[in-house]
Amino acid sequence: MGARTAADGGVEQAAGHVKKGPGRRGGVWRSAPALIGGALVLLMAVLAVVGPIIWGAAAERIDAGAILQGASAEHPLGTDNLGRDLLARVLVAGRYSLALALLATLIGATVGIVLGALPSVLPRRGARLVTGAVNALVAFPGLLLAMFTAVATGLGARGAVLGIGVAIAPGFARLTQTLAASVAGADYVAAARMLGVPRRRILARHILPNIAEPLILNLAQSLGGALLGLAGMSFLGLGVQPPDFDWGRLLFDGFTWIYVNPEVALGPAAAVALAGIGFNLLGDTLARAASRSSAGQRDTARTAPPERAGEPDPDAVLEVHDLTVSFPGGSTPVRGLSLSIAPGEIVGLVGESGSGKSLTAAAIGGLVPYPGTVTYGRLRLGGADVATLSGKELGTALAMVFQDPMASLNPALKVGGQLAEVAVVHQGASRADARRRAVDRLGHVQLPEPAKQAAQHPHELSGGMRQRAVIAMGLMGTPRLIVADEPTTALDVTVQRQILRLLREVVEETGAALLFISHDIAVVGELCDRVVVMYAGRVVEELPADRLADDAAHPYTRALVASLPDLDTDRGRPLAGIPGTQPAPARVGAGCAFAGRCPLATERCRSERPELVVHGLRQRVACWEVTS
Ligand SMILES: Nc1ncnc2c1ncn2[C@@H]1O[C@H](COP(=O)(O)OP(=O)(O)OP(=O)(O)O)[C@@H](O)[C@H]1O
Repeated sequence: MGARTAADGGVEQAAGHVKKGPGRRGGVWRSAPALIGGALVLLMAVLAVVGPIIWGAAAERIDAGAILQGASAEHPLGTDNLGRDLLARVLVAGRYSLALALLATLIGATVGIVLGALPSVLPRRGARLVTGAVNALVAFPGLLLAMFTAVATGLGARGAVLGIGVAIAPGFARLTQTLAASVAGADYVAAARMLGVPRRRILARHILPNIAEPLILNLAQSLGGALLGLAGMSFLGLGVQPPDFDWGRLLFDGFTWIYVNPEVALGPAAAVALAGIGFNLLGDTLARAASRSSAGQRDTARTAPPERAGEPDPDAVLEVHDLTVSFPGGSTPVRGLSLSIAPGEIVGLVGESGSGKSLTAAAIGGLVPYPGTVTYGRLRLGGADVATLSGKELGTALAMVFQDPMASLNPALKVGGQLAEVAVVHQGASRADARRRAVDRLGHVQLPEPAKQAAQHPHELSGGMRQRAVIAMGLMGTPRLIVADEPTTALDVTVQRQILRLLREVVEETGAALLFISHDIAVVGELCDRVVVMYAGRVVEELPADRLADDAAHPYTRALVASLPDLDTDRGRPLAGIPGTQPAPARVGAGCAFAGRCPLATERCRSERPELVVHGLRQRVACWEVTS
């Protein structure tokens, strides 16, 4: 997870999603550019199908008595040097022009995607070579590249199509490289690499499916460019050759007589312009619709009607019921998670890496990255459905503190300025008041000489000071809930202790609740009032933190507790570990996800999933062996 605070752009982003309703998404397709683009492309498609059938004969009919005539009722766009009707020829040329553009786009896209994907599968040296070549090609003017290729491969339609394909390819390659690089950083790709999955398979299964959508969108936009490029090539005499003709060729033929009969150039020029505009408008609309729908996937979840399973708890600060986060390809890292936190309560969410803790936090803050989908029965902050909260309300009520404080702060801005911005944006405070509050908040988190630190850039502060500044940023509002996702992992042990103490003090002073996410059960046991244990996307146990050592009931919780050293631990022996690994989010079966590693597992555990049920006082457990 990237590190950011709810007070910064992350919340603005989340807020944007809340505001965009399904009605507005439909609006993209009802906008004037979408309607015009759609109508033009539809017209071109119909023309391509019926044009040659209806006007084919008229376009070829030679009339020695009507050579080079101007516009008339019989020939609205005039005639050419063989007396052929130019309007008919323009209408017939649509099919050839569009077919060539489609072919050139497909060639460009295929070559570009292969070039863009190669660095992901090649050894480092080869990858560098391909990337360098793509960079050089991107810097080269497209039309020149097309002309060189066309001349080298032979004049005519084939050369022009190859030329335009080659000119389009570097753009696709660059886009593929950029998209692949962003996906390559995802945890699931890292996990696949660590498991030794071959590079080609990672590319085909993990990378390409996740970048397909923007590539397809680029395809639609490139079609308009290819059409214009091909017309340009034919106009220069490098493209389609007689007796074939496309719109560019008609322009080329008409150009000689343009000073005598200007209308001879009008028809093909208008056709090229209208088709180009149509494809570009449609491509833009598709891109806008896709970006809305990616936000909308989260909207859908956020606006889902509350499922009335169990009554809402009016006293809870945070209520999560049946939260699910999934990604395309059948990966569901969070599965039906329920959790509630009372005011002033510190709840620890613990579990080993990959159990879905960070995604749970991200879902609460509306920060699940695209293309993740979040659904829930209930997700309420301070009694209100988060979907109904404005960006300002969410940013004020929720503070998020992430692992890396450096990534939460903009390195180019002074610390005080960043904090002040939160008050200006969220509370409408004046600059002077916001700065005063920023210094006050920095003092509140015990940053020495807060006025001086406010004037520093983040890199001038130590790691611990930066994390204090991030917590102070969360306190610029009046948070009812602080979500801290591994806030001390990047800090040394002494500073860790200070930050944990600070978080507890902040909770005591402000009455805010704290959801503290960690894989360290020792820290959680020490800091928290209650512990929620996650395994493979589900809560498997919930119990008071002070009962962890004695009352932990789920075999997984017990194994986590047993792995902690205590005073009696024999230091000469390795720490007790939990054999095996957690199943990947896409591979969780029907039964208990822990069954494969559980010493107590029975056939029932492997086939039937135990629900989280009340067990003893203030404890809930999901385990057949414990509860039946
Ligand atoms: N953007 C994403 N796309 C697809 N899968 C993802 C994405 N982000 C996380 N996951 C997968 O979801 C699972 C849970 O991830 P999450 O980051 O919530 O785990 P975690 O419990 O916080 O682990 P850690 O302690 O290592 O941060 C992991 O298997 C991860 O690979």
